[in-house]
Amino acid sequence: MSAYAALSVQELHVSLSGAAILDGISLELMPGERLALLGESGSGKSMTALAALGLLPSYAQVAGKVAVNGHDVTHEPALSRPGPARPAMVMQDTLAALNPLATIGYQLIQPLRRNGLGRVAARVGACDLIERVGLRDPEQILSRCSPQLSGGQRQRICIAMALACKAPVIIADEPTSALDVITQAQILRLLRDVTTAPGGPALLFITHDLHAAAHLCDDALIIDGGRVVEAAPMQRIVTAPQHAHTRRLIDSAARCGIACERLYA
Ligand SMILES: Nc1ncnc2c1ncn2[C@@H]1O[C@H](COP(=O)(O)OP(=O)(O)OP(=O)(O)O)[C@@H](O)[C@H]1O
Repeated sequence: MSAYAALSVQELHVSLSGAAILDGISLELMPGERLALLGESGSGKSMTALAALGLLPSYAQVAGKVAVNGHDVTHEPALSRPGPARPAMVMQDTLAALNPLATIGYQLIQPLRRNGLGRVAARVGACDLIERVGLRDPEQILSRCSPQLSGGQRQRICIAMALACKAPVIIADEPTSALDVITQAQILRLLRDVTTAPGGPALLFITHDLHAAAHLCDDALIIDGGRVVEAAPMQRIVTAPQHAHTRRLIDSAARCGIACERLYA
């Protein structure tokens, strides 16, 4: 296991056009760990993800530290980072995440070639990845373009691409919100499986869905107004929330009929 945190964020402050957006966010994820980042709309979840990915607007004022896999990348935009310091992103909108005009094969084989595999080995590797994310008939999938796949199949391909890139950490921003409940459960299980596998990436799981977070993650960070208000094991967040804001999140999930504490009963 790497001695470095897959993702370490320390006292991160981000301002945009003079407005404070993140106010001292800290988190640490070791390889294979799964952390849920929870908070209301506008609390700063996506901004935290963009900082980790190196995708903040160029005019953002940034203080604090972001390190990926031991590399200090606080002021490094995504494309100037070395490969091992690039998190992978799994988004809600898989049609936007994948190039609709290139085959899945092209998009999956490229990162494997960049990681040093020859043409044939990369194709075999792409087929292996497609099977690993639970899709059948890999050759046929390789020949298709993203609009020819279902939403669940596309999300599996996005996870396969994260694995192809050997990303140390996957940042998943509401990855299951656009899917039906059965496919949601399958994708959550897949994210659990790929992060649990030996040498698997860490996962920063950004969501409003407390139930999904409780199923998938070991720990949770609750943010409000760009600040961490509570950080604790997921079980404690659900069964004994300390902060008023966390209690509100749990209560509103309960009002929607989602009794997360049953998961830990
Ligand atoms: N480009 C921008 N310029 C100025 N403010 C921005 C910009 N993008 C986002 N914000 C503000 O930053 C704050 C945090 O936004 P962020 O997108 O991180 O929230 P979020 O928790 O991800 O919300 P949601 O769950 O709705 O996606 C919000 O107040 C938002 O209005």
